[in-house]
Amino acid sequence: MATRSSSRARTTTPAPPPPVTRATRTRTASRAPSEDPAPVVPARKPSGRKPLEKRENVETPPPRPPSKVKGKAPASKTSSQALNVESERESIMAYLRIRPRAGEEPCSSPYLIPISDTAVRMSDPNDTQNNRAQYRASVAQPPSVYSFSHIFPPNTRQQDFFTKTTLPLVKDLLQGQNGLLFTYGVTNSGKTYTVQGGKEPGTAGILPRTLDVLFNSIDGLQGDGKFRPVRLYGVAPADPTDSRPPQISAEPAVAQVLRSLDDSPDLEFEADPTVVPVDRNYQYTIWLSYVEVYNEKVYDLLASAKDETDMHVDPTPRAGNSKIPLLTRQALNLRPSPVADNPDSEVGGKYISGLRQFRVTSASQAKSLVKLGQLHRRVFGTLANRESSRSHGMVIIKVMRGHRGEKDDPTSLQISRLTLVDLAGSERTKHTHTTGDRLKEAGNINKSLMVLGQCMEVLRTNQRKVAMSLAHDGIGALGRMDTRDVKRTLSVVPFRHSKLTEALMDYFIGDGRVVMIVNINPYDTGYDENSHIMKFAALAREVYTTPAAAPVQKLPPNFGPGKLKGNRIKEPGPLTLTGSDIAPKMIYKRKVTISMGGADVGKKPSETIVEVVEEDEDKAYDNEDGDVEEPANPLVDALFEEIERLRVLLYEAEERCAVVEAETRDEVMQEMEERMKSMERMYSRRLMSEIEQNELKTDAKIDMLHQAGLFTSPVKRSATLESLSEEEEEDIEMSLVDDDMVGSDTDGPPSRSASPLARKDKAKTNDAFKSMGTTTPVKKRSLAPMITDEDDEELTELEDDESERSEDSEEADEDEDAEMMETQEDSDDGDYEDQKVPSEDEEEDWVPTSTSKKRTPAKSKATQPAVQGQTASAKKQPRIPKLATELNKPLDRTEPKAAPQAKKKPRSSLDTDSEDDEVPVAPKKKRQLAKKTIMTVESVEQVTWEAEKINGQGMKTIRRLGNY
Ligand SMILES: Nc1ncnc2c1ncn2[C@@H]1O[C@H](COP(=O)(O)OP(=O)(O)OP(=O)(O)O)[C@@H](O)[C@H]1O
Repeated sequence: MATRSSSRARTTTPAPPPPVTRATRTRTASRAPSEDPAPVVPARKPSGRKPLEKRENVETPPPRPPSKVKGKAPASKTSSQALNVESERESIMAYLRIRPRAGEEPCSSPYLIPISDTAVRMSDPNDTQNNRAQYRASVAQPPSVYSFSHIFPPNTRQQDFFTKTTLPLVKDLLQGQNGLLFTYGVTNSGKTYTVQGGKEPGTAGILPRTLDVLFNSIDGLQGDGKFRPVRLYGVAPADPTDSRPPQISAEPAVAQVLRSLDDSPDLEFEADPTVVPVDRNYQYTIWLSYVEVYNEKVYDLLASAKDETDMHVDPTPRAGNSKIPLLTRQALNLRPSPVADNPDSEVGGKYISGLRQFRVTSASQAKSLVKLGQLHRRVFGTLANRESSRSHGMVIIKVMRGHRGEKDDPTSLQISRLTLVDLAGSERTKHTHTTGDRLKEAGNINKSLMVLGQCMEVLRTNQRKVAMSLAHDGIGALGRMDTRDVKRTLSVVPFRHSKLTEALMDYFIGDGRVVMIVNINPYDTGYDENSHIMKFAALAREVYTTPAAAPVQKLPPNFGPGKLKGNRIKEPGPLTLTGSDIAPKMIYKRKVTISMGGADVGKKPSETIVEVVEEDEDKAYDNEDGDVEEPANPLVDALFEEIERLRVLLYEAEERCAVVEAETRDEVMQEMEERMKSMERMYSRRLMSEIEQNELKTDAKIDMLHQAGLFTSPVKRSATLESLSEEEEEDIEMSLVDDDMVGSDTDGPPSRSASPLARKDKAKTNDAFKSMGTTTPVKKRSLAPMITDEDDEELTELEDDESERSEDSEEADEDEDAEMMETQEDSDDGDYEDQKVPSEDEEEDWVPTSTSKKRTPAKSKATQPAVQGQTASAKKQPRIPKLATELNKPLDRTEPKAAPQAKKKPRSSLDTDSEDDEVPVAPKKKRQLAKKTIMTVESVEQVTWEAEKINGQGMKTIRRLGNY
């Protein structure tokens, strides 16, 4: 089936026939009505016969509609002929019939609205404003506009519909031209109503009206029936049984069933009175056949149903109640039409071999035959549930006409055909959850409809290629292509892929006019199916057929004893195996429950069960039409069968895949939605917990600041806060993190803590800091990052390195050290003097920051073993007491104001140490220490210093320093 996008893509090809896209279809819509109603009279083949009567009664042929193919002037005779053929082509007529609303339809408003006589707008009923909000904009389909040859609104009368759509075909038929009309639509869209009609008076469909018009028109011109039509175009001597209408059934049981099924009203009184003018120089005979294509098999609906209940040799084992009538029927073969029947045609169609056809002499006789065919269709199950036809019904009407002056000459006869097809509705397997036999039926219906669409698409593509080649009129690469070359590029139209298309192929590739009726129920729930059908109609309107007269017999038929024989002689070759030699004939058996009576027909409702046996086609070459065919190659046939089987499997698999895909998409969407929701919940929980943690931290921070006395009074607080830089605030936050880390360290395995202080007992530290009158966390935070395990390791390494250094390098290092110290002191901005000197109680815990760091490597530099041992023991022992001891030594701290002198103080202090220990300061150690966040520590020490000052501790220290 062509998609809209594919048809759009194709329309870019500069083919001579104007490409019909959806947009152009809408534009051309207004022109269509003027083109459609005028019937086209086929080109008559010249006849040398003299007219017996004046032709006044013959309808004046209307002017041929303007050519839809605009070719250039022919360059040669061949191309001129080709262009003439091209110019006689016309597109398939597509009519839309909208069904009126019945009470049961769920939709309140139709999703299809006619916007003119030829255009209709279709919008998805699911695509409401509400839905649009739910889904992405790209998913929402815009309303589609489709155009048709004509659109019939719901209130159209059957008579008007017939006159506009079918009457031109009836006229063609009587003038020797073939025609095909088929109805296409989903189940319950009104196809059967259109073809057969309703039960109320005046609602007869196009089939009974066609029969009425035919017999009205040939009244007094009926032939004597010496000859009968065979195959597509052949002629054979008549058989006495041809004009003997079939009995309803020879078997009483079956006849009873069939008669009780006959609940259709007698519509004789409402015969269509239309008469079309015909050429009265001819005499006419009318023949009728009725076929159904069910489950990819062709069955004759006018072959009498045989009851094999009492047969001695029952071909099929009977189970259960043997009194159930057993009906059998056999599928018919489709065979290629012999070339001799239509030698002028390059392409031959296929005919249904063994199909019975009856000569009908009146409309009522023809209607009763149709009724019998309907009964057979019901009794064999394809109309058993009365709700839906599950087979394609084809009524074939043949008109054989011969010149009255040469009525005994079979070579003067011309046979034209009109086939009216009531296609089965496309079943919605997904919606109805069909299984078993119903699923198979639905699959076959959909398959044949799909193949019909594929054939249309390939035909359109091929026709465009041919038209393009004809449009080129030049030399060389751009010149006109040779016809043979063009033919080689054409694709094979897949008529063989379905029995339906195989039976109808000659209408598409031969001469004839095709009319398509699209039935639609705009209140139906199957929007998707209906939109597919609309696309199919759009595609069909781009396919061209060639209306021309059916051939007149030219060669005298080869009459055999009682039967017409073809021009070929049967020559069985070495490989002439019959089909049954390759594969045994298949027999299908099923039970059918037939409902009869009911309130609508005024009879008591009842049910009958029949057993139906369907046999495969007989592969024998000879048939009752007297046709002798070339022996088929059984291997080729078997391969084709296999291809068909695989194709059906593929189709079923694709259908299943489509269903699975749709379901998977739904599931994935739901899962995604759930995941998104759970993620949303998780993130909101996480956000809330983070907010809570932040609040707790803030509270803790405030508590600590309270403990530190920073919030004791507004004055103090402001003074303290002013002194806190932004960086310091960050440090305070970091201290909280450090707190956590220190706390967690205590739970872990014994290892070196992050700082010397961290190894200390927390309580003890707190006590010490409390006694210092400052905040524990501030001290911890300020000290913890200063000396870490890494520092220790580095220091140890450096000690080893330094011990190996030469005297010269020591001097150089000293200089460098001094420089570094100065730099450091400068960067400290004289805060070194502000370092708090611990009280005596605090001495043990107090670790001066930069001083302690500087002093440790100084010790390691001691050249005397005693000093080395001391350094080693210092590494093992907690460093703090030692450092605190050293801190107890008088520091030259006076006032913070004495910044210039204070710059030298660390040096002097170190000098003092170095004097004691005689160890120079390791420059690398200092460099390493300089990398640490001394600024932060110093700043916090400054805060501490200020806090002490505020708390009076500073005064105490100052006093003590004053004593020194
Ligand atoms: N134009 C119409 N006017 C009045 N009633 C209609 C019309 N078209 C269809 N109906 C009614 O709608 C119902 C279904 O129509 P119909 O049986 O023709 O559908 P269908 O397409 O042939 O279905 P299926 O494919 O299943 O055979 C019938 O009762 C028929 O009488």
